[in-house]
Amino acid sequence: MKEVIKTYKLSKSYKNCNALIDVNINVNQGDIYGLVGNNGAGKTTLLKILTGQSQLSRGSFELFSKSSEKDLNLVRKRTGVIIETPSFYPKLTVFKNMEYYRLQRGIPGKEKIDKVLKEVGLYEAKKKKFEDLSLGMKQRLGLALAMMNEPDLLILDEPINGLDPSGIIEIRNLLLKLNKEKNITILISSHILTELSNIATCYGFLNKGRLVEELSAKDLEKKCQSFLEVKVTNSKKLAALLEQNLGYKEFKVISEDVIQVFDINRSPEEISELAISNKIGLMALDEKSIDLESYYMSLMGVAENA
Ligand SMILES: Nc1ncnc2c1ncn2[C@@H]1O[C@H](COP(=O)(O)OP(=O)(O)OP(=O)(O)O)[C@@H](O)[C@H]1O
Repeated sequence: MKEVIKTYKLSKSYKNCNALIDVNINVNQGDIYGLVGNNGAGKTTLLKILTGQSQLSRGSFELFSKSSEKDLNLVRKRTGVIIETPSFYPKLTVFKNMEYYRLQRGIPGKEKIDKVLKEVGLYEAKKKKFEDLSLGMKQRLGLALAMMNEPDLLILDEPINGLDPSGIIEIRNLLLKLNKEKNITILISSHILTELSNIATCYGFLNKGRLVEELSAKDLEKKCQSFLEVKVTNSKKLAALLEQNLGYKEFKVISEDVIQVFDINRSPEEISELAISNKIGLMALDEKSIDLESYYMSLMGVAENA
């Protein structure tokens, strides 16, 4: 798998705060990587360093396996960025705004504008003034701008922020399309995990400048699924029996008296019979689950107390 972004103990200190502390993230080709963290967690700082808008204090990073300043400048040409909302001219049309930026950035080929407006679904609105667009359309115009240099990587800082539910769906679908059809790798930040949960293929959780967890969407889903929590007098003995007698594979011994069972085919009756017939005292058996937001809160809470 090709690595697109890799950071090594990336750190950034300002006068009065450490915005990033030893951050190691790994983004591979084709990923939609959700960078999630509360306000002030360090998301924008990280994205600004990757895009060359800010300098790191310690550590290093690679973009498309390149790390020298000269190479980074070259590979950044393959990157589309939205960090602060680009300032468009309210009285100019969608097309004219795009043309202004195309010329300013020295991108050849006027026909690129129509192409990219079609890709983000704004072609029909190309004669509309910017001030008459919905917020979702304005965000899509920002994306069109980021797409103008036909990037392999998009770096987007909170592009969903402030959108209404239908605007969120529009942007999500668009990002999914760009990722699937054009194989564009996407690094996208948000302070709301559930906003990314329908599109991200992997996540990095930032809290107070530290990466507290990096995991795939599949692993996050597993962590958030429902499970049976069994309280018994001897959890290790029950664990061995679950495996040998019932063929369960997905369980976790939490402590001397607690096991969590994740197997899809788990049966509370089967487990209680197994415990009783093997003289293991059964104290409790509860179906539990954790949703995405609770998982996120627990992750942030754990990190806060660390
Ligand atoms: N130019 C700066 N000078 C001093 N401190 C800064 C500067 N930029 C950011 N910070 C601090 O660095 C920390 C991380 O900020 P950053 O903007 O990266 O967080 P964020 O996760 O993007 O938050 P938000 O979601 O609010 O944008 C914060 O404590 C912030 O106050």
